[in-house]
Amino acid sequence: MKNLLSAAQMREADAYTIKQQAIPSIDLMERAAKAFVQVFMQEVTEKDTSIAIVCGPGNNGGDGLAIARLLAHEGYSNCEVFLASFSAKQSDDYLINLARLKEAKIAVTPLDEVARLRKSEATVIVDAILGSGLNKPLTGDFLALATLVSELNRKVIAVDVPTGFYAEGQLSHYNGVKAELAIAFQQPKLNFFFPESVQALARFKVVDIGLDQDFIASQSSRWKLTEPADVARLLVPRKNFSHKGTYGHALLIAGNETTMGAALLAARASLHTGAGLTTVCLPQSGLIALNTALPEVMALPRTVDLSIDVFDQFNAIAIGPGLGMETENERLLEQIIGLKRPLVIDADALNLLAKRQDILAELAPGSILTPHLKEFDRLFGPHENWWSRVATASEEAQQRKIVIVLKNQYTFVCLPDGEIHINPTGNPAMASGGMGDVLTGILTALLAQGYTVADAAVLGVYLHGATGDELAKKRAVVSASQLALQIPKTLQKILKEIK
Ligand SMILES: NC(=O)C1=CN([C@@H]2O[C@H](COP(=O)(O)OP(=O)(O)OC[C@H]3O[C@@H](n4cnc5c(N)ncnc54)[C@H](OP(=O)(O)O)[C@@H]3O)[C@@H](O)[C@H]2O)[C@@H](O)CC1
Ligand SMILES: Nc1ncnc2c1ncn2[C@@H]1O[C@H](COP(=O)(O)OP(=O)(O)O)[C@@H](O)[C@H]1O
Repeated sequence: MKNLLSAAQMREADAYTIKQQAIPSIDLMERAAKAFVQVFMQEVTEKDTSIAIVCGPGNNGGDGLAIARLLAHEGYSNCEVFLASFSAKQSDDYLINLARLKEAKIAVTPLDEVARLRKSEATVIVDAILGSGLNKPLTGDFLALATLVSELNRKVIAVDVPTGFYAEGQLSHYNGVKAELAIAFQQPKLNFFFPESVQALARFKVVDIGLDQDFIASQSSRWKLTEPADVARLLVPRKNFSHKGTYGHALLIAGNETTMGAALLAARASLHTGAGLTTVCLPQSGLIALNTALPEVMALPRTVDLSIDVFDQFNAIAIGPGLGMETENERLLEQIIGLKRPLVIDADALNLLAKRQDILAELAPGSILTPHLKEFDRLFGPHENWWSRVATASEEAQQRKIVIVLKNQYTFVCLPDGEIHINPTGNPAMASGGMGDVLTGILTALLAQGYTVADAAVLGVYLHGATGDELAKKRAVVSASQLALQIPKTLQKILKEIK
């Protein structure tokens, strides 16, 4: 898994690499500019595209100047370079690259007035005004320029980060450049994974600029990005001579009169994620649907005289999808939490816990909560932004010794040891009802098979998103049923990669 570093740690990685590899900073800048240009050429394929490269006074601007020279070298014949030289202080590497540009006889236009940019007919703007050196809010000429770049409504490609975008920390009242794409150096910025980043960029790509990997891995950071190699390492292939008993028995306490589908979806996901046996504890009225739709799955009718002793036989228990908020379900939840066993808690079970904080306090360590934004805020109070929501999730996970899977496009898996694993898979085609029920089924099946709680959470969330990504290659909308059916193919794909 990738150790995601803060901007300050990245500066240290930068300095360490310069020293360790005996590479001057100007050469590192050249590497960064070359890596940017490689991706830029895939994005802007027509060499006669009219391009404006707007460069600030620091190293981000220095990158911009190097990019202008390299684009000219690649045959991009219609580039204009604008210098946003509002500040007297220019970085050394900026000045070297300015001299190199002049040597290459490429003209530059100082933006003594921001409005000069308005006359440019460029269809693509490269934003190299300010990068990760941003250390105060945009004001004055920088703000006017950032506003103009966004208002011109061209395709904006930002170098490293859009001007005005903080790599980490709360993203409130964003007033910087709105980019279509940010081509970031070495690692994605933490804030790319937060929904508020939508104000600043539509998408991002990351290019490797060869910073010292060992140094990056050795830095202490609670932020991790799950990578395909992690999943391949975690996933255990099925064994010779194994049988259904080898892969555990998953129980899903789910479904109600009008939300029986949630139980079926979770059960379908558990079945296809490989639980040896799956049982659904559902109202009697759901039996025909279950037996018809999923003949492999067993039923435990949820009647008033259901004895709590029966739960002993299951290796993993989830409660919540489509459960309903009735008093008898609240009572059942209380009884199950009273067993002091780790549980997967989703949907209505989370909503019941929101009003019964006394039972929430009794939740066994090693449990997994899977809230979406609203469920999370009902449980732990309202949050004004995602940065503070994730901070609360991590604190709660540590204090309660549980895992909190805070769901979104990029789901945050908060572990009891304080690590926060960001999941990179998943896409908007998956934004439809029942998707969370499928995730609950996946997690429960992995726990039943013996994965540790942390591994099940990281692996399950990744699998869910990766399956959605595969399906989204051929369809604009992915349904929860389709996703559940497709899980074995994702598993197979990962297992093939291990061989
Ligand atoms: N390893 C890497 O990641 C590599 C990074 N590289 C590149 O370096 C970039 C970072 O460059 P950088 O440190 O020179 O800062 P940059 O963003 O150009 O800003 C310049 C100066 O502006 C100032 N300033 C700040 N906020 C301001 C504001 N609101 N309004 C006005 N001024 C403001 C502030 O100076 P101050 O005012 O504090 O003196 C700041 O120092 C990075 O994004 C990437 O493109 C690659 O070349 C190589 C490898
Ligand atoms: N835009 C998106 N990108 C990636 N994943 C998404 C997106 N929208 C929803 N999902 C995923 O789908 C699931 C939705 O969960 P939830 O809201 O609980 O669904 P439901 O209650 O309908 O079952 C989460 O795992 C979430 O990460």
